[in-house]
Amino acid sequence: MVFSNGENWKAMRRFTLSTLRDLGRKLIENKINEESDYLVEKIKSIKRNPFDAKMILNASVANIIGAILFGKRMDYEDPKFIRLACLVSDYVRLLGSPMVTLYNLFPALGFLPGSHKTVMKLVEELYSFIRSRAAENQKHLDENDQRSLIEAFFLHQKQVKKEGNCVPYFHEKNLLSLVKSLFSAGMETTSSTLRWGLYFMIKYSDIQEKVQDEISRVIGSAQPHYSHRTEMPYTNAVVHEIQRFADIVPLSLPHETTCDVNFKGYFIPKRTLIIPLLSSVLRDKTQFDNPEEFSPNNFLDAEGNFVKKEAFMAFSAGRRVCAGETLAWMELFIFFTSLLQKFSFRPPPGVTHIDLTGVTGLTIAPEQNMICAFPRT
Ligand code: HEM
Repeated sequence: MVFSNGENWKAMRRFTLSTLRDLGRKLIENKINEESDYLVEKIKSIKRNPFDAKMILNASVANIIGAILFGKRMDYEDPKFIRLACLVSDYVRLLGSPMVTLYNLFPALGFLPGSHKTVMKLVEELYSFIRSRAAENQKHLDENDQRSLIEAFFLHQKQVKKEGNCVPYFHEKNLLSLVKSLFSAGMETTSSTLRWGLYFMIKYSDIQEKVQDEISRVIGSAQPHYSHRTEMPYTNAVVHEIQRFADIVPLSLPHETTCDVNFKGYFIPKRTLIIPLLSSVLRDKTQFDNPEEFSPNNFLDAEGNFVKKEAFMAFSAGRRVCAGETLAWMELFIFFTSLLQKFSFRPPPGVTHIDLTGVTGLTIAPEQNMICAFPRT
């Protein structure tokens, strides 16, 4: 869906949004809660030793989108799952590489060596994983108990055929491409944002403490729920600020005008490539008091109430706005509050500096840092 357009894009987007709606917010929230328990246990088992949060967070987030797509979570230690998370992460990183960009602009250069060839190999491996999962889902297809997006796809296919119509968009090629798009768009973005969040909390330990105070006051030791955010203006502001400041998709995705456009005195012909600069709004000094600083006050008024900002466009805007925005918000809020409820995050002993350099791919992920998690009593 991510790189398609026209009627094919419409059919796949409509299907995705309605399937996510049918699975239900409550069920998805339960999966996130269940996964955050696994995540907490995994971090506890590291026993205050330094660790790299990348693989662990990738696995937790991959398990949410994986459960939605395939119907079940996978074990963190399962070698197939570890390979899947690594290959999606490499795929998203390489999609933003100069050679892949060059190849997309000039496909005739495809014969040259470079990362575009690696991307194609990764896609083939991902497709073969999806094919084997789809075959399992097809074996257990039950009209009355639809447990995953893949099953919903097959049931839709069956229904349309039964009605005697042809199925122009619900074929294997689209299934593979849709599942690949959702898995990669759904894993790397949310996992990198959470990692940025932990690093910012380590760097700004006073902000970490304020979030923990609010968690203790509002949630105590109970299970965090997405609905808690309305009573937690400070934490809500911090989660927004993490996204604004990390700015993980600064160029959004490329768009194209479908007709001639006159915009603010400029003529833009039909079929012009448009690259929306989300950074330009996320760092706009007319919209945020401290755009160049990490400051939750960018989303708080003088009384400490949460303030929604129109310029907050981390998920882009318009008809192609992120299709996973609601899911991402639930994941970010629940994982973040669950982690800070149970742990205080600090740099390893003797380390004073946390590297906040971004690594450029299709998204901006943080540089890898070792961190320590101390259980809160
Ligand atoms: C912090 C997390 C996330 C951020 C910051 C983010 C951001 C974005 C952005 C900027 C776009 C481009 C929109 C455009 O073209 O104008 C996008 C598209 C998309 N995102 Fe997300 N995303 C996140 C999480 C997710 C998740 C969890 C999913 C999983 C379902 C997802 C699925 C998609 C899809 C399918 C598209 C393409 C939509 C279309 O072209 O119609 N995203 N996202």
